[in-house]
Amino acid sequence: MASSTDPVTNGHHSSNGEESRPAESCLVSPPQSVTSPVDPVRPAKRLRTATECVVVSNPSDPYNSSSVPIYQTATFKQTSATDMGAYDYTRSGNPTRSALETHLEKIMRCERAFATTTGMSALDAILRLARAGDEIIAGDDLYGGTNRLLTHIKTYLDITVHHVDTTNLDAVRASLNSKTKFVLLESPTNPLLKICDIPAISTMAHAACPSALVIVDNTMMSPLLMNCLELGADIEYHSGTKFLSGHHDLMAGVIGVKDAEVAKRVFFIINSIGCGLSPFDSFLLLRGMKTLALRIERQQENAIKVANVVQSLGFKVNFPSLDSHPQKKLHASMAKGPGAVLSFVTGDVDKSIRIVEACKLWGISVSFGCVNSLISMPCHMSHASIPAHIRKERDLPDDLIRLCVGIEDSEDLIDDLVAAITSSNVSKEDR
Ligand SMILES: Cc1ncc(COP(=O)(O)O)c(C=O)c1O
Ligand SMILES: N[C@@H](CCSC[C@H](N)C(=O)O)C(=O)O
Repeated sequence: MASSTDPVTNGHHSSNGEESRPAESCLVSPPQSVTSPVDPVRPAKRLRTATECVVVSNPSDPYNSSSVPIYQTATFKQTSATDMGAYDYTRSGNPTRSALETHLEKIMRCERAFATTTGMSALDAILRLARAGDEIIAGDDLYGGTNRLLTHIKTYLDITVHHVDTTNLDAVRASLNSKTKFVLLESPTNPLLKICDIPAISTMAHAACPSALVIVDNTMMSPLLMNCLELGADIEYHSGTKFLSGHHDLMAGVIGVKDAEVAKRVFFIINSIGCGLSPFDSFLLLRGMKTLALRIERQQENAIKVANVVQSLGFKVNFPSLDSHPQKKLHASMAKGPGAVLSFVTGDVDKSIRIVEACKLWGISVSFGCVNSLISMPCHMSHASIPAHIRKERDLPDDLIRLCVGIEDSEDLIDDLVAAITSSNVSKEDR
């Protein structure tokens, strides 16, 4: 068992919580277990991500359980007063969460992965790597909650945040300097589905400031469609509430880190603030991820059909598989598909409201990535926390409708949407 006096080499954490890698403990497969002799279930060759999602390694389970058990415990008994063992307290580490994190490391192909309570707490933990005087470059089209957290940081901490059009390399270049700590990207962006050149921005950022970290919110793509670390980013994170879990029955965040030293600091922060994912939610997320490939395949196929139909009705549709998308080629060079979220404008806020409210199958709801199809108006819902004048400055249209496509039969989805669009041509008074 690990000794608390030698935490870095043996144990999962010291009393000041500096290191987290558990030694060979129950449920935690050793790194690179693909080739490990201790895990006879796993073949030696590198597997494709869709296969990795299903193969959850659990080599040390005493009963060979097929699914990872839920260690629903806050504390772990120690064998002595001075030896913490692999786990002592669930905030610092828990075997169910470790199994999930080990699984995520394979899927995200990163040095270390962490699971947190929400996507926002994942971003919060990452942003705490910054210190007073640092600068952050972020997009001007980004999730409303991300904008809110960045606004808090720039208002109350001595950290400068530049919101720029991250699809424009010159705009990013102009903001880079020796104080740049993070370049924070979404690609595709939420909700306008704009695309950033992750490799070019990573190269530029590292050249301008070698200690700068490029962070990508990869929630829209999931690790199945895009690997941001392989594209040059340093940290990739997700709202696990979305595609990764897929059923809107849990909240989670996921962080994948490229560099071991940065990962140590991220673990320190997660342990210090206590935002690690609970054992039960870790179990649910592990279960949801097994069907990630199937879900994405079907959701994306449906989304492509829906995008084509909405465009054929004369609307301006934002979706990176469409020929009309200005960065279609760039997106295809980075990702394996367009995903399952699209947005379109109608030219009239009231008409948009009528469409949304006339849908019967598409649920009016925030969030995306769920097996059920959802429809929303970002300016009134997910992005309502961005002040109206800033939304206007950033060209976020009030009449924008966002569609998050699920796994239903595409014909039912299209029938429902087309009926809602047709009925929207009649104003409420004339009905
Ligand atoms: C792109 C994106 N990133 C991060 C988040 C935050 O995730 P969570 O709601 O799990 O905190 C959301 C939505 O909430 C999102 O849409
Ligand atoms: N009231 C919430 C809204 C959450 S939006 C969830 C999701 N990211 C989306 O884009 O739909 C808030 O203010 O955070």
